[in-house]
Amino acid sequence: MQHTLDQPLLEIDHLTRVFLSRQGLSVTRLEAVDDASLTLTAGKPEIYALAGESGSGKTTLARMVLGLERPSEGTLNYKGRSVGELSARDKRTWFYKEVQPVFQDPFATFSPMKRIDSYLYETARNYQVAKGADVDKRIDEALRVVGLTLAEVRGRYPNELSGGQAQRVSIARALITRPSLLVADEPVSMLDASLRMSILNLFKDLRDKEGVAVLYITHDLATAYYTADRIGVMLRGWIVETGPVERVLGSPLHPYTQLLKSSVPQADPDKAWSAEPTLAPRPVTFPVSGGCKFAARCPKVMDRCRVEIPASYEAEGRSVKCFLYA
Ligand SMILES: Nc1ncnc2c1ncn2[C@@H]1O[C@H](COP(=O)(O)OP(=O)(O)OP(=O)(O)O)[C@@H](O)[C@H]1O
Repeated sequence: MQHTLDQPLLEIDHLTRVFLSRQGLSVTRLEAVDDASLTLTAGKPEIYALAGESGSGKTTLARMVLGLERPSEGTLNYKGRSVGELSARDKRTWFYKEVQPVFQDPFATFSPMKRIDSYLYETARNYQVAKGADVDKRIDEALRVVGLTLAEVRGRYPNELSGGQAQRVSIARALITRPSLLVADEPVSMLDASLRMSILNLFKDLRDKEGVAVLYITHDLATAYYTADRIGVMLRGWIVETGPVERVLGSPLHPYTQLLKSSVPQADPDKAWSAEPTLAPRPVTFPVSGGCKFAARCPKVMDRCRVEIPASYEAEGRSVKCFLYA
């Protein structure tokens, strides 16, 4: 495919996804993702964490990146091509090899009635990654990247594996096509705290040794801090603050990120594991106004915040959607 290194791997520009729901005679409009922008460069693979409370739009954004949901507005390009406009054939022969999902619960991904290696063979067959004996070789290679082998996994059923092993197999399945981008939606939230680190370290290895970029979707700031190079903090569809994770979580600028950080014991994974840190509880009410979505809860709210939508401003090495930095 025509792709040059100076072209971004993933380019999301003012992306919006609207859901309309009918209640009686009225139709309500929900911007699950609202004017969100982020870019992953092609030259240097990175782990980008998309963090936010439940309902903030993380999964909807991930589903659009995976081509499973169509954007309502804005641009979503992968290696310079609009994902929404790819033909079914282009998706099958190119896009789905390049961009692979990793799901939250490996035991929900794999049927208990099917041998777990059958999923690996199915992926190898669907994407025609190899022929004959090379199929086993390719599957074994992918399993070795995650610390397993085909000999260990062959013939086994999901319930014969631990949660950590099952998630490794699910990551190996994603690697069979040699993707450039993994979209991992809460990939460690079902695992015991002790296993989380090993899977998160695996993502770092994939970035460093295999050149795979990862879009890491999480509600957990401590694992985002531990794993990611950059982070985007989502609030009701907006990305309110984005930049290097040490800056954004080390010294947050957006009042919402500041609130989130204060609700986490400390953004130090070694100390925070037992505390199971999560983001602040979902607000009970969140009045909709024409202005900033955080205005009703913001301790630094100004008059204009209630009527105008802030742009994203560059400040201290990150981008912040807040008038304080205009
Ligand atoms: N198909 C749909 N139809 C209508 N509304 C939807 C649909 N999918 C998502 N939503 C709504 O969009 C908003 C964002 O949902 P989304 O699942 O993207 O959030 P999230 O941050 O991933 O949350 P969670 O962590 O709970 O999965 C929610 O209010 C959700 O109810």
